[in-house]
Amino acid sequence: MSVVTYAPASIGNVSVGFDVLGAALEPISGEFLGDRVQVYASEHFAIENRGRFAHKLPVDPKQNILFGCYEYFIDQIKALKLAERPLAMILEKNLPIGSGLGSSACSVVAAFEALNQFYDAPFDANQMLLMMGKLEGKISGSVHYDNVAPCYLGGIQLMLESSGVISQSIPTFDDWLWVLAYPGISISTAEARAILPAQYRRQDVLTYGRQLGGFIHASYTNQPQLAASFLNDVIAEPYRRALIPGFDQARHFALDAGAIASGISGSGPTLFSIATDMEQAERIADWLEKHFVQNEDGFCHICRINKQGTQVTGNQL
Ligand SMILES: Nc1ncnc2c1ncn2[C@@H]1O[C@H](COP(=O)(O)OP(=O)(O)OP(=O)(O)O)[C@@H](O)[C@H]1O
Ligand SMILES: N[C@@H](CCO)C(=O)O
Repeated sequence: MSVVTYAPASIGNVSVGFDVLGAALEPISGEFLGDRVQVYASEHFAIENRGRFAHKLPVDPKQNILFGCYEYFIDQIKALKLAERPLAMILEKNLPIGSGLGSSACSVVAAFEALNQFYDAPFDANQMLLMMGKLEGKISGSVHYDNVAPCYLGGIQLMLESSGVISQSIPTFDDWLWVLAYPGISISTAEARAILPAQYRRQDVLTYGRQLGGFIHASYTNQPQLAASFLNDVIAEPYRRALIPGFDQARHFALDAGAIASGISGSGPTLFSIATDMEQAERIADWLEKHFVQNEDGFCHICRINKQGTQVTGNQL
């Protein structure tokens, strides 16, 4: 028995919903932008790392978040009194760590889905999300679902965390092209959270509520221009932009070139910009590639919303 899962990159916050809005993305080129995990039957437990960013993972396998997923999952299996199945795991680490693309969430989601499939799916989507949120919280210091939920379920997800519902999807604008530019440097989510104020001014709280409400309303009433006009961040971006070299210039370029919105993806340093046609998207991606990307780890991708979320892609990596 062996199973391989693929989990897509995601944008946390989407500017307007700090910790409560997240979008799953896929390059229009058809390339993979996300992690893959294989779980297979083996008498000896091991975690093997592969992929473009494998060398950035902690050397000690017990520090790999996959190990935390495995331990936690097996505890839940024992709690259900199911027989344990000896296994080993392979992580294909395709997302850069500390990129703002939901890299740890991606590994967590791909790992839990592969483990669940390996065990013939004893856990439902809600139970899975709770487990994923717990593991993601261990790394960033607080439980937030805005990467794990879109990564697992696809689409743009709104965190509800009420009446037993963690997250539900909202309508998306299918012709929006999301230009993702990762400069190649790393920002720790925990540190990017630590610099945020503990309290906010009344004026910012009112703006935040109006903008989030406005974006959700415009999404449900199919008003793309109105929706994009709300994509401004008054919670995190004013404090985090200083952590990202060239952020202001890059955002200005994207908006001048016609992007209808541009902001920090998750806790950064990735910048996302929304274009409405391919020529515009390519112009923005070209400029960012030349002026915002700082080293060979960086990249630009023109993406659309990934609707499927995490999927089983076969049984061998
Ligand atoms: N499989 C893994 N994927 C990503 N990070 C991992 C993994 N295993 C362990 N880590 C560690 O977890 C920490 C992840 O930090 P952080 O939350 O800032 O990054 P991230 O989730 O990759 O960022 P982002 O959500 O902004 O893309 C790093 O210290 C990294 O070494
Ligand atoms: N909502 C989280 C996402 C982290 O990727 C934050 O901005 O801290």
